[in-house]
Amino acid sequence: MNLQKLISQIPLIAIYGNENTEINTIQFDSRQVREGDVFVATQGTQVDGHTFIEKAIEAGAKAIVCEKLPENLLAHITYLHTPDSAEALGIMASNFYDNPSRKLRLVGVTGTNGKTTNVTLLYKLFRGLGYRVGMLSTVENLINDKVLPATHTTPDALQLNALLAQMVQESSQFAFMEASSHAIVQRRIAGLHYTGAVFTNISHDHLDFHKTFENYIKAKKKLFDDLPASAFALSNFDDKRGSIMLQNTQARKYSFALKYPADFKAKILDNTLQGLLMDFEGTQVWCRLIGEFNAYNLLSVYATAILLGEEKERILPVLSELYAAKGRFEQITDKFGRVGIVDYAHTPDALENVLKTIQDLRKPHQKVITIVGAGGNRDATKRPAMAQIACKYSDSVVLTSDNPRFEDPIAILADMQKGVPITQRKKVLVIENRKEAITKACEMAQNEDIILLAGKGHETYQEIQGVKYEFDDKKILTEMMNS
Ligand SMILES: CC(=O)N[C@H]1[C@@H](OP(=O)(O)OP(=O)(O)OC[C@H]2O[C@@H](n3ccc(=O)[nH]c3=O)[C@H](O)[C@@H]2O)O[C@H](CO)[C@@H](O)[C@@H]1O[C@H](C)C(=O)N[C@@H](C)C(=O)N[C@H](CCC(=O)O)C(=O)O
Ligand SMILES: Nc1ncnc2c1ncn2[C@@H]1O[C@H](COP(=O)(O)OP(=O)(O)OP(=O)(O)O)[C@@H](O)[C@H]1O
Ligand SMILES: N[C@H](CCC[C@H](N)C(=O)O)C(=O)O
Ligand SMILES: [Mg+2]
Repeated sequence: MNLQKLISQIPLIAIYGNENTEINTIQFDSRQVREGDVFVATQGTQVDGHTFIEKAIEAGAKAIVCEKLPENLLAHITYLHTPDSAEALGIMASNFYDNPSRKLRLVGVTGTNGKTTNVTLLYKLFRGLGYRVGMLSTVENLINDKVLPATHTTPDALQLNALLAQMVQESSQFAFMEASSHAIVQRRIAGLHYTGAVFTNISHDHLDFHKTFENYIKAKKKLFDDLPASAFALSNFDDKRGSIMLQNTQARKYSFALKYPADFKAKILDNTLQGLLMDFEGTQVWCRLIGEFNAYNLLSVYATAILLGEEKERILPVLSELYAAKGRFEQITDKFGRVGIVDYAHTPDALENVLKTIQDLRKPHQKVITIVGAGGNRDATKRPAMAQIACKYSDSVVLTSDNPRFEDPIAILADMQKGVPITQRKKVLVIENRKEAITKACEMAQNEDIILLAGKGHETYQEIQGVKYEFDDKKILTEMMNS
């Protein structure tokens, strides 16, 4: 591809060397560079990509995109000096794949919780309505029912645009993607053309990366700030920060809410462990998802479909048939009538929502046993908060490991225990090994009791010291409940 075409629209300070040259492909990792590539040096969280410019040239890079120019510029190399390499990378990735997001109706969903649920429901809804559709999510990427594995909630700019290009090639009309706050800040999504964006909610998470809650809010807001005037911006107005998201956008602004006034409203008529009976603007619909938090997800999905031009009469029958995404409030029952629930609640807010739902919907004699951990090398402030919430809404709690990564699992558990009120200590067990923790909870559970296994949802591994060991919460809980 011609370099001049590739760099169209990127922020530039200056160009040194020949920009009218053919390049092979784009790389942001020097270890992947081959003859004729352009290497984009970005400031990372671990290392500064600029320190690998020389290595990239040795490996054959003929052009370099960077924020800091090397001292000695080589005559046969083209240097593109940019104020923002990550932004440049996103735009170049989009150009490289011929701007696939412009050939799709692309909707981005952001928020602390509910992104995967929203994009999964949107994907299934639009498939059910007869369209060809793509989806990018934490659980998996899908193109017209073909499953492609996902490594991130939002892939890096090159993979992201390659996937969108594949969707275009396979004649998809719609694409629904999660926009994580990391991806927004790291500009993985720069250069994308959105038809619409959705805000689900915001609560404490990822402060290891964003440092302050204000920065985290700003990260989510940037998705809306950057929308074109042709797009729609849909926000949850029951969330305290819902209106902030829409403050500076040029897009058409819409709100949804169950409680406050909003453009799209719905009511919960009945809330049970089998599903929700909801009223969408005068029409009653039975839905298979559980809990008030899912009523929000169903409402935002409904509103998004309307904003994409679908009719209520076509949307609601399909919506009513949909199940939750993998590992989101998945229920298992055994011969004793005990209920196991596997859920991906890995933030204090999500855990509180799920446990409140269980408390509201359980029968008085059903005890609640919660098994929960907190991830290593992730926001440590959520650890005591999650333990405290688990205690508040459960009869017994088993604290255990959830992807300790490079941290000491015992130290993570000690952080969690700091959140256990003295008066509640008696109901808490600490069992580091997750399988043993599940076994113990199953031993404790009496007839019809409820076991909530939180935090890992669809994940099929336990990540310890950089190694992902096979571990499937649903499989193990099912085995233990039936043994
Ligand atoms: C913290 C974070 O987001 N890290 C992501 C980031 O890596 P980084 O900034 O740490 O990279 P780095 O190691 O410092 O390297 C900087 C640059 O030098 C380059 N390099 C490095 C070494 C070398 O020899 N040569 C070289 O050129 C690297 O390729 C990189 O371009 O950019 C990488 C490439 O895109 C990502 O793979 C990586 O995701 C890591 C693995 C990760 O775990 N990310 C999580 C936290 C994440 O992104 N999660 C969100 C979801 C969060 C949510 O729940 O909302 C997601 O979207 O998945
Ligand atoms: N609208 C919501 N409000 C609050 N909590 C929710 C909502 N939807 C889902 N949850 C809770 O959050 C958990 C994660 O849901 P989901 O996977 O849809 O979120 P996510 O935003 O994609 O998470 P991630 O940031 O890890 O990608 C669920 O298992 C449930 O406990
Ligand atoms: N996308 C989230 C997922 C967390 C899931 C939980 N199981 C953990 O490992 O902390 C993250 O990467 O922070
Ligand atoms: Mg997700």
